[in-house]
Amino acid sequence: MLARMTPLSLTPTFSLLLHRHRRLVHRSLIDLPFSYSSPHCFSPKPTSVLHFHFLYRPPHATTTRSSSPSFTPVAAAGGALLQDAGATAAVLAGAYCLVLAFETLTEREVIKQNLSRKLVHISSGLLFAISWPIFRELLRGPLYYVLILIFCSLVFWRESPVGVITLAMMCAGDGVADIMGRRFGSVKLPYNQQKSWVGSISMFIFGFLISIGMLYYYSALGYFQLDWMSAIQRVAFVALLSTVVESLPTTETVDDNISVPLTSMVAAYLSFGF
Ligand SMILES: C/C(=C\COP(=O)(O)O)CCC[C@H](C)CCC[C@H](C)CCCC(C)C
Ligand SMILES: Nc1ccn([C@@H]2O[C@H](COP(=O)(O)OP(=O)(O)O)[C@@H](O)[C@H]2O)c(=O)n1
Repeated sequence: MLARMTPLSLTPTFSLLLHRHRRLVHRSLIDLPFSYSSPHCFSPKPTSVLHFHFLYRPPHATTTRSSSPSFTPVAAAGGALLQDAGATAAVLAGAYCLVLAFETLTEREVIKQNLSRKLVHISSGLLFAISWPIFRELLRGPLYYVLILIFCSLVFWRESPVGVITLAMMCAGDGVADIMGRRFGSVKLPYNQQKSWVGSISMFIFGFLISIGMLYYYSALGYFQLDWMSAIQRVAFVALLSTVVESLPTTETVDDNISVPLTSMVAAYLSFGF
């Protein structure tokens, strides 16, 4: 499968470039789990965005274009790769020049650190926004996934069971449903021929178990205390509701990475409170 780059796939690399600049201006960073300074952040080489091809979900085999005699999937993928690779290279080069320019100006004391930081504040986001038209497509699934991670970090940071349960359901539950369903899901759900009993049962079991594991981890660290008998029942309720929502037929506009975590969030909030 060939790579497709989107503005989203550039974000981590761009962040790394900004990190160079931010080290210089000595300002504290937002305490997100995927902060600029995280050792677990993305690859340090700008070219490594080419390795993010796992983010691309291949289109369904039946497309109208494929009926054209001059169209071959390999040629289409090659053209697409060239366009996105060119766009990626252009944005990375622009980002690198931008950060380097402000770093140099600050080092040479042409402008002050605070002004430099604000100029990067203004120009980096605008450069990113200006680049959107040169890409072909926004990968919505990964984008929603990252937005939910950010939302849970901001709203349910560590001391609420809601955030960790939501993420356990979206990441482990929904993810394992796909793997198990594709592998063993020959018996489909009566109301959705795209999904299977094995997928949905796996989602329930893994979503439930990983949620319990996460709750145990956070309670062992002292972030919250739980009455385990009641917590297990509540998590089972959240897992069941999320599994049912995940199993429903979806449309282009309703993505599992939104519907599942929103359901889990509301159910967990109603069960556990904030
Ligand atoms: C492919 C992804 C979601 C979409 O799935 P699908 O339902 O459409 O099949 C996952 C996208 C992952 C994302 C690009 C990267 C997330 C990075 C993460 C926040 C970093 C965690 C750092 C940690 C400390 C290791
Ligand atoms: N409950 C489920 C969920 C997914 N699956 C399998 O996983 C595949 C992808 O599921 P999906 O459409 O939810 O994929 P994403 O939108 O999560 O990427 C389906 O086509 C099924 O083969 C399943 O069998 N049962």
